[in-house]
Amino acid sequence: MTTFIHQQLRFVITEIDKAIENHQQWYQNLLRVLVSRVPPDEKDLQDEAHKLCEFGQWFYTPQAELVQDHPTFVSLGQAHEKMHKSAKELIDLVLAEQAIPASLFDAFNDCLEKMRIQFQALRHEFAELAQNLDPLTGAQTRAGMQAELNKQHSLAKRSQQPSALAMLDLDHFKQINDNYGHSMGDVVLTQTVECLQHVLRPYDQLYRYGGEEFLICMPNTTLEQAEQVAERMRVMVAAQKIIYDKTGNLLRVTASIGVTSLDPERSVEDSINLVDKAMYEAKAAGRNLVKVR
Ligand SMILES: Nc1nc2c(ncn2[C@@H]2O[C@H](COP(=O)(O)OP(=O)(O)OP(=O)(O)O)[C@@H](O)[C@H]2O)c(=O)[nH]1
Repeated sequence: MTTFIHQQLRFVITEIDKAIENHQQWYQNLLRVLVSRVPPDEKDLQDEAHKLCEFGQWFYTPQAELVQDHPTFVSLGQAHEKMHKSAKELIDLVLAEQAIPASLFDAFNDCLEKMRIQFQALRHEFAELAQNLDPLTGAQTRAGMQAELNKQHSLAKRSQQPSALAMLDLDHFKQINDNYGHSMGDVVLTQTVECLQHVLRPYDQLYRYGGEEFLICMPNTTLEQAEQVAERMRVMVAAQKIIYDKTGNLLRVTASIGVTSLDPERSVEDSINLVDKAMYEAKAAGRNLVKVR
C-alpha cells in the first residue's frame, strides 16, 4: 500500500471535499432534469460519464495516481462509476419520454447512497492518517505508536513472527541549529525522514519519537536483519547531500542507532528502554554507529 506524506494527504482530502460538494450540486441538477425536464448536461449522457464529472476528471488522470491503488479509493471508483451509469439510465428514459420505474429510481438512490458512504469513509480515513503524521517531517507521530507496537508484540507472541525496533538519533543536532539556523535544522529533519523512507519497506513504521529522535518498528524482521537495515540507514543518513547556502555548500549529518528485538517475552516498554540504551551506547562509543542490544 502507498505510504502518503502529509502534503499528499491534505491534497487528497481537499479533492474529496470538492467531490462531495460537486456531487451534491450535480444531484440537484439531475433532479431538475428528472422532475422539471430541463435539458441534461451532455456529459451525463456519455457512457464514460463517470470520467467526465469534476471528480472523474481528477480521479482518472495521472495526478491521482497515488490513490488509484488504495483499496478504499478502488471501491469508491466502482461506486462512483455505477452511480453515474444508473443516472444515465434515468436520463435516457426521460429523454425517451418514458416513466421511470420506482425500482430503477430506488436502485439509483441506492448507488448514490453507497457512493456517499464511500466518500465519507475515505475522508475519515485520510483525515485520521493526516492527524497521525508529523506536519514537519511526515513521519508518524507517537499518537498511534503504542497501539501498533502492542499489535506487533502480540503478533510476535502468537505467531512466532519476529519484529525489531530501532531508535535513531541525529548526532550533535544542537550544533546544526546553532551553526546553520533552526530552519536549516528543520530541513535536515525533513530530508532525513525522506532518506529513511527510501531505506524502509512500506510496512515498516517510522515514528518521530522526540525532536531529532525516531523510533522504527520493523515487523517480520529478525534482529540480524534489523541490524543490517540500521546499518543501511546509518550509511544513507551520513551520505545525504544537504545544501545549506546559495553556492551549494553541503552540510553533513550523522546518526547513532540502537537496535533490539520486540521480544514477546518482555513488555513493549522494556524493549523501548532497551533500544534507547543501545542508541546511547552508540553515542558513547563515538556516534555515527549502530549498536545492538
Ligand atoms: N530545527 C529543529 N530543531 C529541533 C527540533 N526538535 C528538537 N530540536 C533541537 O534538537 C536539539 C537536540 O539537542 P541535544 O538533545 O542536546 O542533542 P544533540 O545536539 O543532537 O547531541 P547528541 O544527541 O548527544 O549527539 C536541540 O537543540 C533541540 O532544540 C525541530 O523540530 N527542529
